[in-house]
Amino acid sequence: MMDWAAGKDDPVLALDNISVQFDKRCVLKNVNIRVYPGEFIGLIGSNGAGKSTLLKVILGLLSPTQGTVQVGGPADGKGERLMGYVPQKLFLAPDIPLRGRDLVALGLDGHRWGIPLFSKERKRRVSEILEAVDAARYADAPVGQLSGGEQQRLLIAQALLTDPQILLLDEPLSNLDIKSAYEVIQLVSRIGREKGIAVILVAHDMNPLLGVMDRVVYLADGKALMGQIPDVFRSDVLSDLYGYPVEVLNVQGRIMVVGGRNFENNGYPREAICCESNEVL
Ligand SMILES: Nc1ncnc2c1ncn2[C@@H]1O[C@H](COP(=O)(O)OP(=O)(O)OP(=O)(O)O)[C@@H](O)[C@H]1O
Repeated sequence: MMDWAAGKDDPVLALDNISVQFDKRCVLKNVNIRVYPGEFIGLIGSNGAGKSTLLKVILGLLSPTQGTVQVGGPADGKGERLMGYVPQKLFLAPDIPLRGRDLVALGLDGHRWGIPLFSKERKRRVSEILEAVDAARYADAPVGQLSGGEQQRLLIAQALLTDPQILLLDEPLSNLDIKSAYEVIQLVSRIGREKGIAVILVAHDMNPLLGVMDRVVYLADGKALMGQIPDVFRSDVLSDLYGYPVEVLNVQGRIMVVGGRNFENNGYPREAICCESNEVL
């Protein structure tokens, strides 16, 4: 794991005082996050904690009610081109006339209509990235007939095609079995470190990420805590974040947060005033 605290590098992503309010409800409250090149960040939180909302803000798809987002350093205003995004789910009909390599190539010009044109250079880049994610052997199969894990690798390849500085993955493990989830985590971690790409991976359960995460961003009730795992996953720290007692248990190497939901409000985060700031540990 990298020594992020030593961080000589400038952050590739800086979120300052981000708040998001829908109607009267504050979903994110004064969130501050710095992400450095090559870091692996787990973005963890229960249902409705605000993970997708935070991703949308980072991607520039949602304007925060307050705060600023800076991607790629102060002088580099290229925004979304510096980010690769792997969506939560891919719904593909089994008979869709798209091969694995066509899906990957959409990463280059998916914003244009139609199947991408294949120049020599494009073909080379697509083949190279297919090798990097170990998906070359099924690159010519119809994507709709591939397994969830195989489709996930193709989506990761697609997101990596433009050499992003940041790779954002929205719950990439939710539809995978344990072995496929492990392989996807190892793959993303290896590529992130080799290429110096900062990875932000959204998950409900951080246990599969314990061996690879440099830092965690833990969201609860719209507030965020960012730090290394032993600093964040402490009963006193998380009780403070939730505003009521929760226990952090270590059960045979798995970390569990018990009692960290507000069930009195149907499981939704409590309403709160956008005035609290998150702590970067
Ligand atoms: N456009 C919107 N208008 C109103 N409320 C919204 C909107 N988008 C999200 N919300 C609410 O904000 C809260 C956070 O939603 P978000 O999707 O970010 O949570 P999440 O942590 O990604 O949840 P999950 O793990 O279930 O996907 C939810 O209560 C959701 O209903």
